[in-house]
Amino acid sequence: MNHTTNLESTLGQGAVYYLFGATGDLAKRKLFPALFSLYKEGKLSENFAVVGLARRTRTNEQFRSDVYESIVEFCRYKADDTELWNRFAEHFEYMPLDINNVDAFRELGKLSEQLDAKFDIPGNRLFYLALAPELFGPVSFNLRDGGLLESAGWHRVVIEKPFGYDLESARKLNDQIRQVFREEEVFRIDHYLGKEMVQNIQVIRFANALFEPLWNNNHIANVQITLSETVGVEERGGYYDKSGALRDMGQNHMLQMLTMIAMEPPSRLHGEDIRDEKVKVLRSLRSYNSHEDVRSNVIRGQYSAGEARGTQLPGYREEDSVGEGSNTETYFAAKIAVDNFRWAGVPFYIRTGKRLPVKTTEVVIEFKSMPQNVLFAQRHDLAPNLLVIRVNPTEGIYIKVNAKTPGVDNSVQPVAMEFCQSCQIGLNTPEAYERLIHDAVRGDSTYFTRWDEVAQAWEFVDRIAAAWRDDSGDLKQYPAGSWGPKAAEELLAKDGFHWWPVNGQEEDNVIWITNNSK
Ligand SMILES: NC(=O)C1=CN([C@@H]2O[C@H](COP(=O)(O)OP(=O)(O)OC[C@H]3O[C@@H](n4cnc5c(N)ncnc54)[C@H](OP(=O)(O)O)[C@@H]3O)[C@@H](O)[C@H]2O)C=CC1
Ligand SMILES: O=C1O[C@H](COP(=O)(O)O)[C@@H](O)[C@H](O)[C@H]1O
Repeated sequence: MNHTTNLESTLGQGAVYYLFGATGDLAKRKLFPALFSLYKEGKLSENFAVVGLARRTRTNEQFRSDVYESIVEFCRYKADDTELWNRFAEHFEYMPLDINNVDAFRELGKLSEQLDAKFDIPGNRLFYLALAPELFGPVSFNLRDGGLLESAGWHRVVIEKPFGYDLESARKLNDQIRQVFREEEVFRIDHYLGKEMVQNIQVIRFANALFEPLWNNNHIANVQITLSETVGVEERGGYYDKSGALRDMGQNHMLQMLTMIAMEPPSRLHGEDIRDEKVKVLRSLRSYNSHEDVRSNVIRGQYSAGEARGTQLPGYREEDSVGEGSNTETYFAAKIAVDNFRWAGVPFYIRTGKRLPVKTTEVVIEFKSMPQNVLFAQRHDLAPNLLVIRVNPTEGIYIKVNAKTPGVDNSVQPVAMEFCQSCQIGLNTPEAYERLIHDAVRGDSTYFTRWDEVAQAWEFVDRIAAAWRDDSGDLKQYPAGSWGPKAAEELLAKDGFHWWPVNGQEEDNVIWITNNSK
């Protein structure tokens, strides 16, 4: 049997999904809608049950009504088909449970047996931990001690981020989880890996003769990854103030995207082969070896009061649950070197921030310029070719080339040729959580992070965090609604580059050829 058939047949057998943290924000906004979408698309068989778990008392009816409301509000499909909704809802149960009470887990074991019998499930169990990280260890121990791992089928645990606060805490967390689950049973979520265009990076790279031969330091001048957000910290000030942009976005989403761009072609498209290649990239990242090194290569900022789209916005330090004199960064930009033969000499610039002017995630591959002293370059200021991968919210790619301006004066103009995937496919693109839950049930961990990746990423990030901890003098304020500290522009200017405009701020002189009819 081949790999795919194996995975699909696992899916067909069904499973019980245990949603720890079922009364929380993530369950409401992402997990219930993802399950409904999978059901509507026929990707869950009828052999499944979902048990919602949290301390709060809810009846099954109340819980189902919570799920219904979440789907109506957040799902790309609406629960407007009564028959479908009723069938779906029958699979949902709620049980009040405190993670620290092992007896409650024994009760859960009894409920699980009833559900296995009712839905003809062969003991497969998926434990989704939508919980604060300090509960990951206790819940794992009680799943084991409460007998939940003794059923006949497979057992898998899906773990939300943040996976630790630094390498040391991540290691402790991992040790606890691994006392109970084997590595192949642990699915560490990085929802960026579930995004359509992040997964598409491999296809763009490895399925195009146009790009693959050029994907190296002979042809690429630099790579830029931008993950900008317009939102502030919203209701998550308590969490964010301890985390900051570096841990919240840098250690996970940004480094993961960097590995997808920089990795060598895997020998096979199997999860382990892909993750082997990704971890090699993380090992090749040049560590900052002094505080001075961090200062010259990493810029951090914090938003102050400002204005966006006519609305006055408070500064970070005025947000709920944020310390008055907090030095937590809400923005960072870094220049990263990947020290291997493919990438030596090619800077990777990454930046992320809250309260920036647009919400967008984009990867720009800037190709080396044409020789400046021959042919057209003698008479024209030729722009470099770009390949831009738009991840979010617009999904698609464009390439920017130089072409003759139509007419008689022989001038040259940049032309951007865009395939806007989301304009064409629109809302039908599955949400990241939908894909990732689907993959976890199929036992496919390709788009989940393996422990060695997580550890390596923490090792890189910890050096930055250590420099920042010892000296906050370089924290720059930037007005909410602006593009962050000026120093982030200078970071590229020193190397003769600049940040390319991202979604919504395209340059005037470019001719667009696009399938986006808007
Ligand atoms: N919300 C989001 O958008 C994102 C969240 N995450 C991560 O997902 C996880 C959950 O986040 P979120 O849903 O926002 O958090 P919430 O605070 O909204 O929910 C936490 C959940 O945990 C339950 N809980 C807390 N203590 C216990 C306990 N002792 N026993 C049983 N249940 C308990 C709470 O229910 P009750 O009080 O009823 O017990 C609640 O259902 C976190 O690790 C977070 O970092 C990651 C990315 C995005
Ligand atoms: O993990 C996180 O991601 C979100 C951004 O995700 P996106 O899919 O909306 O781009 C970010 O707002 C949040 O702070 C962070 O924890």
